[in-house]
Amino acid sequence: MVDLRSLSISGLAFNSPSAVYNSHFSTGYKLSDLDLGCKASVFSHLGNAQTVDRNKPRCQKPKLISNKMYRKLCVIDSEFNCKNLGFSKTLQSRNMKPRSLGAKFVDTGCSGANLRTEKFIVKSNAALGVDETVEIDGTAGGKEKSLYDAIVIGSGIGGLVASTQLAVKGAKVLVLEKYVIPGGSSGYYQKDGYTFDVGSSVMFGFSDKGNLNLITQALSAVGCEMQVIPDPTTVHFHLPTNLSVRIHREYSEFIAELVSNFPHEKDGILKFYGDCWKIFNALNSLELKSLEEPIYLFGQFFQKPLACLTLAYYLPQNAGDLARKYIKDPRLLSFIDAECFIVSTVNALQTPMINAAMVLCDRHFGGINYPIGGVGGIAKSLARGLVDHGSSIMYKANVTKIITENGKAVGVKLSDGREFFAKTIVSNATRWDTFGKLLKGVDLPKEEENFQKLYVKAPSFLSIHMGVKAEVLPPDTDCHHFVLESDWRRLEEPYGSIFLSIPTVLDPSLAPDGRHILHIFTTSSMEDWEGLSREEYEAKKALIADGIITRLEKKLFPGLKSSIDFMEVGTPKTHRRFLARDNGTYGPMPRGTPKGLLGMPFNTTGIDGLYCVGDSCFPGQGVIAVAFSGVMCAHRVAADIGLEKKSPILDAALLRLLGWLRTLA
Ligand SMILES: NC(=O)c1ccc[n+]([C@@H]2O[C@H](COP(=O)([O-])OP(=O)(O)OC[C@H]3O[C@@H](n4cnc5c(N)ncnc54)[C@H](O)[C@@H]3O)[C@@H](O)[C@H]2O)c1
Ligand SMILES: CC(C)=CCC/C(C)=C/C=C/C(C)=C/C=C/C(C)=C/C=C/C=C(C)/C=C/C=C(C)/C=C/C=C(\C)CCC=C(C)C
Repeated sequence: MVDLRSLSISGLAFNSPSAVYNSHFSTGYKLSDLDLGCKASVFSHLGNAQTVDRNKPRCQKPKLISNKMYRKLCVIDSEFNCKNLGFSKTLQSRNMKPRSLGAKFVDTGCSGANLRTEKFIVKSNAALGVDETVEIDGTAGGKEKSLYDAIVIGSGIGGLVASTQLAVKGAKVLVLEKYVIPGGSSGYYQKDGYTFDVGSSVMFGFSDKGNLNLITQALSAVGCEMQVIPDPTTVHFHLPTNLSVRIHREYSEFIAELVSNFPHEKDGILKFYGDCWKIFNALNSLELKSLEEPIYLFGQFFQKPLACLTLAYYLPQNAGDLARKYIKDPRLLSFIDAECFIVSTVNALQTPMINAAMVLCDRHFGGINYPIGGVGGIAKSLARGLVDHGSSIMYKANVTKIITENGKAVGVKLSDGREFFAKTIVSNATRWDTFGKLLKGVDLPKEEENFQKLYVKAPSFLSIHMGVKAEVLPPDTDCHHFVLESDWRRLEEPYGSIFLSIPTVLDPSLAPDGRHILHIFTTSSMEDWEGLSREEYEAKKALIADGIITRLEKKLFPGLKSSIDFMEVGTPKTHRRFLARDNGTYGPMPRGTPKGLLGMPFNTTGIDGLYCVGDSCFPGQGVIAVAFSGVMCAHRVAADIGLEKKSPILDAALLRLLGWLRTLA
């Protein structure tokens, strides 16, 4: 085994997602897992895919399947052998798996103007179905003036939504992804028969109702729909003084449970969550597009003045202040802190009210729904949809530089030297990575300085991906848990609170027979992991993981340790490396008390032609939040390249106004 941690990660490429996470999580890097040659792979492409049967259904109609119905389907699948919790593995996909990813592509060439491709090898290599990889045997190099309408750096959900929305509007887009599959934090990896979600398994915005189901809408824009399983309980909170609250899908059930714990605060509870609904209903009544595009924004104010004024009123407010207006009980206020913490990594006083309202209501309105086959399927479907709409995505394509000419972003350079050019560049890397690493020799624009004054990098995570014997879970175990046993003050401390997802409670196909997945995570900072020898690093991982598992064993699952079948531990270093996020950060968090969302930058930047998308843009962290930033970004870019209506005079006025508003934050 060679320790490669000292090597620069720039240009590293991996053979499969299973090799990847695994290689870092458990034993350090294996030489065999790395492809230092750094060829690019293209998930292709451009409408000349001869073997694709376009009539073949790729995805199922989105369907909310009840657990009861799901079990029934399990039974009628002969490969099912329901045990333990009534579920079993594989679900060999006949009934349930999204069928969107099966067709093979053979490209005869690549019409992406700047790719010189001598030879394509069709390669079927990925277990979950990103199996249409076409490798470029690339002597492609050199500098060619292309002409993509947009190059998108990174295929996180933010980047994928921006690129697919642009493709649907008729733009030719090239997505460049450093890793071997799409999705970033919303990707997956597979090991020993388990399919793990890299990040959260709680999907907001993924229902079939209203205007805020942005994930569903993003998929359907490119002709994709996924089957989902409704989660009856968004989160089960296990809090100090044995406060146990389950967030039932049914709003009235949740309120009843909360009121039963705090009967003296019934009125305050109804008022606080009532304000959340006012905001949610206002949001839900709008067509969501770029708030930086004046024709749309003024149009919405004209059509829905009340909704827009409601949102404008709450925009600079934080959830904690509103909670304190209605609620006095410190324990209940701490509960609201925990409610906010799980979506913003900060307490309620620092959580923008609009964001809190969005998640505190969507879980009851559309409900939380889990995509069958795992969260990774969302990104794969979007990537497929992108390709189906004539654009391209290239993996193992590590952008190391954004090229500027006369102060305008015009292209990008990869770690292997190749350069690609486009009318616009969209970065799905964090703003810290974009301005700190990719824009070389360019002064930090004033707007970015302001952003960095207002927002710091949130800590990263320590994550434990585990496979356990199913018997260790009591019957009716919920899918998601949040555990803070004894001291509210530890809520925001590193390793203080524990997040736990057990997606196999909803979708048993993610684990082998008789097994469940436990994905445990807790905040952890990079500083904790630096300067360690390899042995020290491994020992520290084992020690901290053991402490966390012991806590879960005591609080929730006696016998947990002896039931472990598989375990890998990831640290902030893992997140930095595989998600390409500075310090492995979870996203931005306010340095002090923010003025709600007022200080959050949108998608345009101080560099002409350069846009940002993802969680360091309005409205911040969260898969649905970055999906919204993708929708906004695509709209603004489309207007700037002439695919949507635009008024240069109004643009200048609005952008100045928004810039000024941000200075008030
Ligand atoms: N960080 C986590 O652990 C985590 C976990 C679960 C969910 N999430 C959610 O996902 C959100 C993030 O989504 P997002 O869309 O902003 O981004 P993301 O971080 O998920 O994805 C960014 C993608 O860009 C790629 N990339 C970055 N720099 C690159 C470069 N120089 N060249 C090529 N590719 C590059 C990365 O490999 C990654 O695939 C978070 O806010 C969070 O809510 C995060
Ligand atoms: C233009 C101006 C200045 C004013 C005009 C007024 C106006 C029209 C304003 C409009 C505002 C709009 C449209 C705002 C829209 C905001 C949206 C859509 C916000 C969405 C926010 C979504 C968030 C914050 C989602 C967060 C989800 C997260 C982070 C989920 C994480 C989950 C976990 C980590 C899982 C927890 C897991 C366990 C196991 C417990």
